[in-house]
Amino acid sequence: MSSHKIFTEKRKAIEYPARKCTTMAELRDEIDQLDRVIVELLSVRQGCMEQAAEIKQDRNLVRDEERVEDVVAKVLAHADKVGAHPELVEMLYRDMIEWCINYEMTVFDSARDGD
Ligand SMILES: C=C(O[C@@H]1C=C(C(=O)O)C=C[C@H]1O)C(=O)O
Repeated sequence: MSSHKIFTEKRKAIEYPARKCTTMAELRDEIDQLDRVIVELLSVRQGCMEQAAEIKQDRNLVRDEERVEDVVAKVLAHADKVGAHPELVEMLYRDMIEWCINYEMTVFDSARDGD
């Protein structure tokens, strides 16, 4: 995994709220830039799952329901603070965490294959 910093192609910082656009082409360019940053952040989060699979020494610890609820509660509190819709955030997070748990399980098993 290569180490890198996240940046946008056309500017250093992401504008918040999004730049006001007057055409769909401009707006889609804005959305495309945000998507690239989101995907990079997902990649960083995915890397954390690889570390978790290494740190955890018991397969039963891969799924930690208490931590799942803690993550969801924290992101919902943050969503409320910044004006993100709670339904969007909760749905995406629950789906993403489920994917992450399965991924972590796969990494956990493949790292210990044949043990
Ligand atoms: C990374 C962890 O493993 C799993 C993945 C989580 C996540 O995607 O945030 C949360 C809980 C765990 O079941 C963890 O335990 O923190």
